[in-house]
Amino acid sequence: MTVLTGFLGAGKTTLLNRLLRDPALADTLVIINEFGEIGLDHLFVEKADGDMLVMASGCLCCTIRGDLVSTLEDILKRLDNGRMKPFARIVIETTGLADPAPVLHTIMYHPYLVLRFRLQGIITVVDTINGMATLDAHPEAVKQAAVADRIVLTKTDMAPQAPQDLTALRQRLQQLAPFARLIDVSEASAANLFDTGLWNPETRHADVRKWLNAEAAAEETAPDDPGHGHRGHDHEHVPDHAHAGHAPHDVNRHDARIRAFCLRSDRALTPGAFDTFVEMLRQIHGPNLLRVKGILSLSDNPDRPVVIHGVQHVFHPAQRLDAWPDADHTTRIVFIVRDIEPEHLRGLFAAFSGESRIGQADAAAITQNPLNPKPEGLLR
Ligand SMILES: Nc1nc2c(ncn2[C@@H]2O[C@H](COP(=O)(O)OP(=O)(O)OP(=O)(O)O)[C@@H](O)[C@H]2O)c(=O)[nH]1
Repeated sequence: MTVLTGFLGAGKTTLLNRLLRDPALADTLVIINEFGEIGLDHLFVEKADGDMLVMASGCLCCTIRGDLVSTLEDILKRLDNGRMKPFARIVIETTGLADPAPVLHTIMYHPYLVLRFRLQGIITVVDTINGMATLDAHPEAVKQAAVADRIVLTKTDMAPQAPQDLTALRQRLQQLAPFARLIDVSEASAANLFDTGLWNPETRHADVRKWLNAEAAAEETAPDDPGHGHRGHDHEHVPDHAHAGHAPHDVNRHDARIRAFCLRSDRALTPGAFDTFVEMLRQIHGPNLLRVKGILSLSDNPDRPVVIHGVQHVFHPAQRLDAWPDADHTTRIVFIVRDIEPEHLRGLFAAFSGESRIGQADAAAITQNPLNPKPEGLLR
Protein backbone atom coordinates (compact mmCIF):
# COMPACT_ATOMS: atom_id res chain seq x y z
CA MET A 1 0.00 0.00 0.00
CA THR A 2 1.31 3.40 -0.99
CA VAL A 3 -0.17 6.64 0.27
CA LEU A 4 -0.07 9.57 -2.14
CA THR A 5 -0.45 12.85 -0.37
CA GLY A 6 0.27 16.53 -0.97
CA PHE A 7 -1.41 19.86 -0.55
CA LEU A 8 -4.59 20.94 -2.38
CA GLY A 9 -3.90 21.34 -6.08
CA ALA A 10 -0.29 20.21 -5.77
CA GLY A 11 -0.72 17.83 -8.69
CA LYS A 12 -1.45 14.43 -7.14
CA THR A 13 -4.15 13.37 -9.58
CA THR A 14 -2.20 14.69 -12.57
CA LEU A 15 0.79 12.63 -11.51
CA LEU A 16 -1.32 9.56 -10.85
CA ASN A 17 -3.01 9.81 -14.24
CA ARG A 18 0.36 9.80 -15.93
CA LEU A 19 1.83 7.04 -13.80
CA LEU A 20 -1.14 4.74 -14.31
CA ARG A 21 -0.45 4.64 -18.05
CA ASP A 22 2.78 2.84 -17.27
CA PRO A 23 2.28 -0.92 -17.83
CA ALA A 24 4.44 -1.50 -14.73
CA LEU A 25 1.44 -0.31 -12.68
CA ALA A 26 -1.17 -2.43 -14.45
CA ASP A 27 -1.65 -4.47 -11.28
CA THR A 28 -2.42 -1.40 -9.15
CA LEU A 29 -5.68 -0.55 -7.46
CA VAL A 30 -6.28 3.12 -6.79
CA ILE A 31 -8.53 4.61 -4.19
CA ILE A 32 -9.08 8.30 -4.71
CA ASN A 33 -11.54 10.86 -3.48
CA GLU A 34 -13.31 12.95 -6.06
CA PHE A 35 -12.96 16.22 -4.23
CA GLY A 36 -10.19 17.58 -6.39
CA GLU A 37 -10.23 19.87 -9.34
CA ILE A 38 -9.81 17.04 -11.80
CA GLY A 39 -10.75 13.38 -11.43
CA LEU A 40 -8.99 10.39 -12.80
CA ASP A 41 -9.40 9.95 -16.53
CA HIS A 42 -12.71 8.41 -17.53
CA LEU A 43 -10.78 5.48 -18.76
CA PHE A 44 -10.24 4.57 -15.13
CA VAL A 45 -13.34 5.91 -13.51
CA GLU A 46 -15.83 4.00 -15.60
CA LYS A 47 -14.50 0.70 -14.41
CA ALA A 48 -15.86 1.41 -10.98
CA ASP A 49 -16.77 -2.20 -10.24
CA GLY A 50 -13.74 -3.62 -11.94
CA ASP A 51 -10.20 -3.06 -10.82
CA MET A 52 -10.56 0.65 -10.09
CA LEU A 53 -12.58 2.44 -7.46
CA VAL A 54 -13.34 6.07 -7.05
CA MET A 55 -14.76 7.22 -3.77
CA ALA A 56 -17.01 10.23 -4.03
CA SER A 57 -18.04 10.84 -0.46
CA GLY A 58 -15.40 13.30 0.65
CA CYS A 59 -12.12 13.49 2.48
CA LEU A 60 -10.50 10.12 2.87
CA CYS A 61 -8.88 10.75 6.19
CA CYS A 62 -11.82 12.14 8.08
CA THR A 63 -15.30 11.79 6.73
CA ILE A 64 -15.05 8.45 4.98
CA ARG A 65 -12.86 6.57 7.33
CA GLY A 66 -15.53 3.95 7.87
CA ASP A 67 -16.01 3.66 4.15
CA LEU A 68 -12.36 3.09 3.52
CA VAL A 69 -12.45 0.05 5.75
CA SER A 70 -15.60 -1.38 4.18
CA THR A 71 -14.24 -0.65 0.71
CA LEU A 72 -11.03 -2.49 1.48
CA GLU A 73 -12.92 -5.38 3.10
CA ASP A 74 -15.16 -5.59 0.06
CA ILE A 75 -12.18 -5.56 -2.27
CA LEU A 76 -10.57 -8.43 -0.38
CA LYS A 77 -13.82 -10.41 -0.44
CA ARG A 78 -14.11 -9.96 -4.18
CA LEU A 79 -10.48 -10.80 -4.62
CA ASP A 80 -10.78 -14.00 -2.58
CA ASN A 81 -13.93 -15.03 -4.46
CA GLY A 82 -12.15 -14.59 -7.75
CA ARG A 83 -14.58 -11.85 -8.77
CA MET A 84 -11.78 -9.40 -9.19
CA LYS A 85 -8.48 -9.40 -11.00
CA PRO A 86 -5.66 -9.81 -8.48
CA PHE A 87 -3.62 -6.71 -7.82
CA ALA A 88 -0.18 -6.27 -6.37
CA ARG A 89 -0.42 -2.82 -4.93
CA ILE A 90 -2.93 -0.29 -3.75
CA VAL A 91 -2.48 3.48 -3.96
CA ILE A 92 -4.56 5.68 -1.69
CA GLU A 93 -4.69 9.33 -2.66
CA THR A 94 -5.57 11.52 0.29
CA THR A 95 -7.18 14.92 -0.04
CA GLY A 96 -5.02 17.99 0.10
CA LEU A 97 -5.44 18.80 3.76
CA ALA A 98 -5.12 15.25 4.92
CA ASP A 99 -2.71 13.94 7.43
CA PRO A 100 -1.66 10.55 6.05
CA ALA A 101 -1.46 9.03 9.52
CA PRO A 102 -5.21 8.47 10.10
CA VAL A 103 -5.43 6.62 6.79
CA LEU A 104 -2.69 4.30 7.95
CA HIS A 105 -4.28 3.92 11.38
CA THR A 106 -7.50 2.82 9.75
CA ILE A 107 -5.73 -0.04 8.06
CA MET A 108 -3.15 -1.01 10.62
CA TYR A 109 -5.64 -1.17 13.49
CA HIS A 110 -7.95 -3.46 11.59
CA PRO A 111 -7.30 -7.05 12.64
CA TYR A 112 -7.73 -8.43 9.14
CA LEU A 113 -6.57 -5.58 6.90
CA VAL A 114 -3.27 -5.39 8.73
CA LEU A 115 -2.62 -8.98 7.68
CA ARG A 116 -3.33 -8.28 4.03
CA PHE A 117 -1.74 -4.89 3.42
CA ARG A 118 1.77 -3.71 4.09
CA LEU A 119 2.75 -0.05 3.98
CA GLN A 120 5.15 0.36 1.12
CA GLY A 121 5.68 4.07 1.35
CA ILE A 122 4.42 7.61 1.40
CA ILE A 123 4.75 9.83 -1.67
CA THR A 124 4.24 13.55 -1.10
CA VAL A 125 3.63 15.91 -4.00
CA VAL A 126 4.88 19.49 -3.57
CA ASP A 127 4.01 22.25 -5.99
CA THR A 128 7.12 24.33 -6.68
CA ILE A 129 5.11 27.48 -7.44
CA ASN A 130 3.16 27.61 -4.18
CA GLY A 131 5.18 25.15 -2.13
CA MET A 132 7.09 27.60 0.03
CA ALA A 133 3.99 29.66 0.86
CA THR A 134 2.02 26.49 1.57
CA LEU A 135 4.69 25.23 3.96
CA ASP A 136 4.71 28.62 5.65
CA ALA A 137 0.97 28.73 6.10
CA HIS A 138 0.01 25.13 6.79
CA PRO A 139 1.58 22.87 9.39
CA GLU A 140 -0.23 19.94 7.72
CA ALA A 141 1.90 20.51 4.61
CA VAL A 142 5.08 20.49 6.69
CA LYS A 143 4.03 17.20 8.22
CA GLN A 144 3.15 15.71 4.83
CA ALA A 145 6.66 16.51 3.63
CA ALA A 146 8.35 15.28 6.80
CA VAL A 147 6.80 11.80 6.67
CA ALA A 148 7.53 11.21 2.97
CA ASP A 149 9.71 8.52 1.45
CA ARG A 150 9.57 10.32 -1.90
CA ILE A 151 8.82 13.98 -2.57
CA VAL A 152 7.72 14.80 -6.11
CA LEU A 153 8.25 18.42 -7.16
CA THR A 154 5.55 19.46 -9.61
CA LYS A 155 5.00 22.46 -11.88
CA THR A 156 8.73 22.82 -12.50
CA ASP A 157 7.77 23.44 -16.14
CA MET A 158 5.98 26.66 -15.22
CA ALA A 159 7.87 29.93 -15.57
CA PRO A 160 8.67 32.29 -14.06
CA GLN A 161 10.50 30.78 -11.18
CA ALA A 162 13.77 32.12 -9.86
CA PRO A 163 16.28 29.26 -9.61
CA GLN A 164 17.20 30.35 -6.09
CA ASP A 165 13.55 29.92 -5.03
CA LEU A 166 13.56 26.35 -6.25
CA THR A 167 16.88 25.72 -4.52
CA ALA A 168 15.53 27.17 -1.27
CA LEU A 169 12.43 24.98 -1.49
CA ARG A 170 14.52 21.89 -2.18
CA GLN A 171 16.77 22.69 0.77
CA ARG A 172 13.84 23.22 3.07
CA LEU A 173 12.23 19.95 2.03
CA GLN A 174 15.47 18.04 2.35
CA GLN A 175 15.96 19.42 5.84
CA LEU A 176 12.46 18.39 6.81
CA ALA A 177 12.83 14.94 5.29
CA PRO A 178 16.51 14.06 4.98
CA PHE A 179 15.70 10.39 4.43
CA ALA A 180 13.34 11.09 1.53
CA ARG A 181 14.35 11.35 -2.11
CA LEU A 182 13.35 14.49 -4.03
CA ILE A 183 12.26 13.80 -7.61
CA ASP A 184 11.31 16.30 -10.31
CA VAL A 185 7.89 15.40 -11.71
CA SER A 186 9.37 15.12 -15.22
CA GLU A 187 11.52 12.26 -13.92
CA ALA A 188 8.90 10.63 -11.69
CA SER A 189 8.10 7.09 -12.72
CA ALA A 190 6.65 3.91 -11.33
CA ALA A 191 10.19 2.64 -10.94
CA ASN A 192 11.46 5.47 -8.75
CA LEU A 193 8.28 6.11 -6.74
CA PHE A 194 7.14 2.61 -5.87
CA ASP A 195 10.46 1.13 -4.85
CA THR A 196 10.13 2.34 -1.27
CA GLY A 197 9.10 -0.88 0.45
CA LEU A 198 11.23 -3.03 2.70
CA TRP A 199 10.68 -6.11 0.56
CA ASN A 200 12.05 -6.25 -2.94
CA PRO A 201 9.18 -7.92 -4.86
CA GLU A 202 11.56 -9.50 -7.36
CA THR A 203 14.08 -11.06 -5.01
CA ARG A 204 11.61 -11.35 -2.08
CA HIS A 205 14.41 -10.23 0.18
CA ALA A 206 14.39 -7.32 2.58
CA ASP A 207 16.31 -4.38 1.18
CA VAL A 208 16.99 -2.74 4.52
CA ARG A 209 19.75 -0.39 3.43
CA LYS A 210 17.63 1.26 0.76
CA TRP A 211 14.50 1.24 2.92
CA LEU A 212 16.12 2.91 5.91
CA ASN A 213 18.37 5.21 3.87
CA ALA A 214 20.08 5.89 7.20
CA GLU A 215 23.23 6.97 5.39
CA ALA A 216 21.34 10.06 4.24
CA ALA A 217 21.95 11.54 7.67
CA ALA A 218 25.60 10.59 7.73
CA GLU A 219 26.23 12.19 4.37
CA GLU A 220 24.75 15.51 5.25
CA THR A 221 25.80 16.15 8.81
CA ALA A 222 29.29 16.77 10.08
CA PRO A 223 30.09 13.50 11.87
CA ASP A 224 32.31 15.18 14.43
CA ASP A 225 29.80 17.77 15.47
CA PRO A 226 30.32 17.66 19.23
CA GLY A 227 26.84 18.91 19.91
CA HIS A 228 25.17 15.82 18.55
CA GLY A 229 25.15 12.21 19.49
CA HIS A 230 27.88 10.15 20.98
CA ARG A 231 30.75 8.12 19.61
CA GLY A 232 30.40 10.02 16.38
CA HIS A 233 27.67 7.63 15.34
CA ASP A 234 24.46 9.51 15.68
CA HIS A 235 23.46 12.17 13.24
CA GLU A 236 20.53 14.42 13.23
CA HIS A 237 19.14 17.09 11.03
CA VAL A 238 17.95 20.26 12.51
CA PRO A 239 17.04 23.08 10.19
CA ASP A 240 19.60 25.86 10.61
CA HIS A 241 17.01 28.29 11.79
CA ALA A 242 16.06 25.94 14.60
CA HIS A 243 19.34 26.79 16.27
CA ALA A 244 19.61 30.33 15.04
CA GLY A 245 17.08 31.62 17.53
CA HIS A 246 15.33 33.70 14.91
CA ALA A 247 13.13 32.23 12.27
CA PRO A 248 13.07 34.03 8.93
CA HIS A 249 9.30 33.66 8.96
CA ASP A 250 7.22 33.03 12.00
CA VAL A 251 5.81 29.98 10.39
CA ASN A 252 9.15 28.28 10.00
CA ARG A 253 8.69 27.37 13.60
CA HIS A 254 6.66 24.47 12.22
CA ASP A 255 9.79 23.20 10.54
CA ALA A 256 11.91 23.79 13.60
CA ARG A 257 9.67 21.53 15.64
CA ILE A 258 10.48 18.60 13.37
CA ARG A 259 13.69 16.63 13.77
CA ALA A 260 15.01 13.73 11.75
CA PHE A 261 17.85 11.61 13.05
CA CYS A 262 19.25 8.12 13.09
CA LEU A 263 19.92 6.32 16.35
CA ARG A 264 22.70 3.73 16.09
CA SER A 265 23.81 1.29 18.72
CA ASP A 266 25.98 -1.79 19.04
CA ARG A 267 23.95 -3.01 22.02
CA ALA A 268 21.24 -5.64 21.69
CA LEU A 269 17.93 -5.30 23.53
CA THR A 270 16.38 -8.26 25.30
CA PRO A 271 12.99 -9.19 23.76
CA GLY A 272 11.25 -7.87 26.89
CA ALA A 273 13.14 -4.58 26.79
CA PHE A 274 12.36 -4.27 23.08
CA ASP A 275 8.62 -4.68 23.73
CA THR A 276 8.66 -2.12 26.50
CA PHE A 277 10.78 0.32 24.49
CA VAL A 278 8.37 0.21 21.53
CA GLU A 279 5.37 0.40 23.85
CA MET A 280 6.81 3.45 25.59
CA LEU A 281 7.49 5.12 22.26
CA ARG A 282 3.90 4.51 21.21
CA GLN A 283 2.19 5.42 24.45
CA ILE A 284 4.19 8.46 25.45
CA HIS A 285 5.35 9.93 22.16
CA GLY A 286 2.76 8.49 19.72
CA PRO A 287 1.35 11.64 18.12
CA ASN A 288 4.81 13.17 17.77
CA LEU A 289 6.56 10.15 16.32
CA LEU A 290 5.82 11.10 12.76
CA ARG A 291 7.75 8.20 11.32
CA VAL A 292 9.93 5.43 12.76
CA LYS A 293 11.77 2.80 10.75
CA GLY A 294 14.45 0.57 12.12
CA ILE A 295 16.38 -2.65 12.24
CA LEU A 296 17.32 -3.88 15.72
CA SER A 297 19.47 -6.56 17.22
CA LEU A 298 17.78 -8.61 19.97
CA SER A 299 19.81 -10.58 22.51
CA ASP A 300 17.84 -13.85 22.20
CA ASN A 301 18.87 -14.30 18.57
CA PRO A 302 21.38 -11.70 17.46
CA ASP A 303 21.65 -13.30 14.01
CA ARG A 304 18.02 -12.56 13.23
CA PRO A 305 17.29 -8.83 13.53
CA VAL A 306 13.85 -7.34 14.01
CA VAL A 307 12.38 -4.66 11.77
CA ILE A 308 10.08 -1.96 13.15
CA HIS A 309 7.96 0.45 11.19
CA GLY A 310 5.63 2.98 12.74
CA VAL A 311 3.65 6.06 11.86
CA GLN A 312 2.70 7.97 15.00
CA HIS A 313 1.38 5.48 17.55
CA VAL A 314 0.62 2.85 14.93
CA PHE A 315 3.31 0.26 14.46
CA HIS A 316 3.35 -2.60 12.02
CA PRO A 317 3.74 -5.89 13.87
CA ALA A 318 7.51 -6.21 14.31
CA GLN A 319 9.03 -8.63 11.82
CA ARG A 320 11.95 -10.94 12.39
CA LEU A 321 14.24 -11.26 9.40
CA ASP A 322 16.02 -14.55 8.62
CA ALA A 323 19.38 -12.82 8.71
CA TRP A 324 21.08 -9.45 8.63
CA PRO A 325 20.95 -8.12 5.10
CA ASP A 326 24.68 -7.29 5.08
CA ALA A 327 27.77 -7.10 7.23
CA ASP A 328 26.49 -4.13 9.22
CA HIS A 329 24.91 -5.62 12.36
CA THR A 330 24.33 -2.37 14.22
CA THR A 331 20.90 -1.41 15.42
CA ARG A 332 19.72 1.56 13.36
CA ILE A 333 16.47 3.42 13.98
CA VAL A 334 15.48 6.35 11.81
CA PHE A 335 13.19 8.78 13.62
CA ILE A 336 11.24 11.73 12.29
CA VAL A 337 9.74 13.42 15.32
CA ARG A 338 8.00 16.59 16.35
CA ASP A 339 8.78 18.34 19.64
CA ILE A 340 10.95 15.51 20.93
CA GLU A 341 14.61 15.98 21.70
CA PRO A 342 16.70 13.30 19.97
CA GLU A 343 18.75 13.01 23.14
CA HIS A 344 15.64 11.97 25.03
CA LEU A 345 15.00 9.03 22.68
CA ARG A 346 18.67 8.08 22.75
CA GLY A 347 18.47 8.08 26.55
CA LEU A 348 15.36 5.90 26.47
CA PHE A 349 17.09 3.41 24.19
CA ALA A 350 20.21 3.47 26.37
CA ALA A 351 18.08 2.72 29.44
CA PHE A 352 16.45 -0.30 27.81
CA SER A 353 19.68 -1.59 26.33
CA GLY A 354 21.29 -1.51 29.78
CA GLU A 355 23.82 1.18 28.91
CA SER A 356 24.38 3.37 31.92
CA ARG A 357 24.52 7.07 31.24
CA ILE A 358 25.10 9.85 33.70
CA GLY A 359 21.86 11.65 34.46
CA GLN A 360 19.75 9.04 32.69
CA ALA A 361 17.17 6.91 34.47
CA ASP A 362 17.57 3.18 33.92
CA ALA A 363 14.79 0.96 32.57
CA ALA A 364 13.43 0.07 36.02
CA ALA A 365 13.25 3.70 37.06
CA ILE A 366 11.38 4.54 33.86
CA THR A 367 8.90 1.66 33.83
CA GLN A 368 8.23 1.61 37.56
CA ASN A 369 7.77 5.33 37.99
CA PRO A 370 4.19 5.70 39.28
CA LEU A 371 3.94 9.12 37.67
CA ASN A 372 4.59 7.90 34.12
CA PRO A 373 1.62 8.55 31.85
CA LYS A 374 -0.45 5.40 31.39
CA PRO A 375 -3.19 4.87 28.84
CA GLU A 376 -5.68 4.05 31.56
CA GLY A 377 -4.68 7.07 33.65
CA LEU A 378 -2.68 7.50 36.82
CA LEU A 379 -5.27 6.14 39.23
CA ARG A 380 -5.01 2.46 38.32
N1 LIG B 1 2.05 23.17 -15.53
C1 LIG B 1 1.78 22.19 -14.69
N2 LIG B 1 0.56 22.07 -14.18
C2 LIG B 1 0.30 21.07 -13.32
C3 LIG B 1 1.31 20.13 -12.94
N3 LIG B 1 0.76 19.26 -12.06
C4 LIG B 1 -0.52 19.63 -11.91
N4 LIG B 1 -0.81 20.71 -12.66
C5 LIG B 1 -2.10 21.44 -12.72
O1 LIG B 1 -2.43 21.84 -11.39
C6 LIG B 1 -3.84 21.72 -11.18
C7 LIG B 1 -4.09 20.84 -9.96
O2 LIG B 1 -3.66 19.52 -10.25
P1 LIG B 1 -4.30 18.23 -9.61
O3 LIG B 1 -3.60 17.05 -10.18
O4 LIG B 1 -5.79 18.30 -9.65
O5 LIG B 1 -3.87 18.43 -8.11
P2 LIG B 1 -4.31 17.54 -6.85
O6 LIG B 1 -3.16 17.58 -5.91
O7 LIG B 1 -4.82 16.23 -7.26
O8 LIG B 1 -5.48 18.44 -6.31
P3 LIG B 1 -6.56 18.14 -5.12
O9 LIG B 1 -7.14 16.80 -5.43
O10 LIG B 1 -7.49 19.29 -5.29
O11 LIG B 1 -5.84 18.22 -3.85
C8 LIG B 1 -4.42 21.18 -12.46
O12 LIG B 1 -4.90 22.26 -13.21
C9 LIG B 1 -3.22 20.55 -13.16
O13 LIG B 1 -3.35 20.58 -14.56
C10 LIG B 1 2.63 20.29 -13.51
O14 LIG B 1 3.58 19.55 -13.21
N5 LIG B 1 2.80 21.33 -14.36
